[in-house]
Parts: sequence; structure tokens; C-alpha cells
Amino acid sequence: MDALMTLKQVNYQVKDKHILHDVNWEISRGAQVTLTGPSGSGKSTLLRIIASMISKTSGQLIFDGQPIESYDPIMYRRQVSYCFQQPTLFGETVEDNLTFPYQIRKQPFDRAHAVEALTYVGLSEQTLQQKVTDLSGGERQRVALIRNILFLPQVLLLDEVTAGLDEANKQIIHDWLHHLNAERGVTTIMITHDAGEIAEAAQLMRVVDGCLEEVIIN
Ligand SMILES: Nc1ncnc2c1ncn2[C@@H]1O[C@H](COP(=O)(O)OP(=O)(O)OP(=O)(O)O)[C@@H](O)[C@H]1O
Repeated sequence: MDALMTLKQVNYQVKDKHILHDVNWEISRGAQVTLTGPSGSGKSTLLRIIASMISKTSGQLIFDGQPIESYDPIMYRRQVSYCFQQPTLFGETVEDNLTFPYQIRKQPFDRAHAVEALTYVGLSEQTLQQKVTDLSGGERQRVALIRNILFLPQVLLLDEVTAGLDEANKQIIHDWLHHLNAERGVTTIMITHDAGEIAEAAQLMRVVDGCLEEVIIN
């Protein structure tokens, strides 16, 4: 597999605090990476740099053959999408959230596509009219994830998106992420502390004290 993203000697420092140290990482196109490590070791910081939400202090980040700095930020974030542990839903209904990606692209809402995605994660067409305040935690997360992939990004960065969810919700999300990776070619990088998710990892990376290392899976 060829490299979709390459990090060379990436450092991140806030004042005199070194948070990431010389991170070197070649992320293959279509990879399914699980990222773990102790609390406060720098995992979210690393994903935020990859997502271009914050800027590295030094080093190089190459995406699809070009330095990250050469991309238009809006276009880049459409290709490299960050999903939060606590998803933010806005407006009144689920439909308000799922029409949003179309509005910002000035395209008509593809209702059938949205319903197909909802159905894939065990939600029905009626969910579109449901108030976001009435959704469970697992439903909120599924809606937020759908909002991020209605226009398919090349990379999905998932920051503890299943933390706090029950096993049934976790399984739905795992199956769906696997589908997006295996069938749609989306590269996924998922931060987790969950022992089950770590045991199931296809490729396991660990951040310890701001340094990235690969964990060899037997
Ligand atoms: N802007 C900042 N200013 C100061 N310190 C920061 C800043 N951003 C991150 N840090 C620190 O960098 C370290 C790494 O934070 P980060 O959120 O990346 O850890 P993490 O591995 O994702 O932790 P967790 O598993 O608990 O979510 C922490 O000590 C954090 O307090």
C-alpha cells in the first residue's frame, strides 16, 4: 500500500512544554489504525495536528504527496475529518444536522443517501425528524459520524468515539467503520483505551510521553 500521509520529525511544543517528540509515521492508504497510550501522552494532540486543527511546531506533514501547508484549509478538512468523543449536534432535528454538509457545499440534500447511512447504523428514516435533545448518547454519536461521512473523506480521525457507549452501540460503530474502511477505502485512525478495541486492532500504534511507536501484533 502506498503512503497517504507521512509525518517526518513532527514536534509540538507549547511554551517550554514538549508534547510530541520527533514523530515519524507513514500511514498507508486504506489503513485501519488503532492508536492507544497512557492518558496525557499526546494522542489527541497528534490527531489534531493531522487534522490541521493545530499546527506542528516543526517537522513535515505530507498528505497525498503535498505538504499540509499547500492545501486550502476547508478542502483539507473535507478530506481529513475529525470525530470527537463528545459530538456536537446543532439545530433542532437530526435532519438539521444531516442537511448541513450539503448546505455548506451549496448542494441539494440527498435524502436517500442520508437514509441509507442511517439505516446502515440501525436508525430509521423517522430519525430525521427526531429532536437532537431526545437522542441517546449512542444515537447522537451515530448521527454525528454520519454527518462526517455523507461526503466521504479520505481519512477519518476518531477520538475515543465509542467511549462511554454500551457494547451494542460500540459494535454498530465498529461494523460501520470496518465497512467504510474495507468497502469504501476510508483510512481510519481511532484513539481508544478500550481493551476490546485494542485486542481487535488491525494495526496498533502507541503514544508514550509524546513519542510514537508501533506495537507488533502477534
Ligand atoms: N495547548 C496546550 N497547552 C498546554 N498543554 C497542552 C496543550 N495541549 C495539550 N497539552 C498537554 O499535552 C499533553 C497531551 O495531551 P493530549 O490531549 O494529546 O493527551 P491524550 O494522550 O489524548 O490524553 P487522553 O487519553 O487523556 O485523552 C497533556 O499533558 C496536555 O495537558
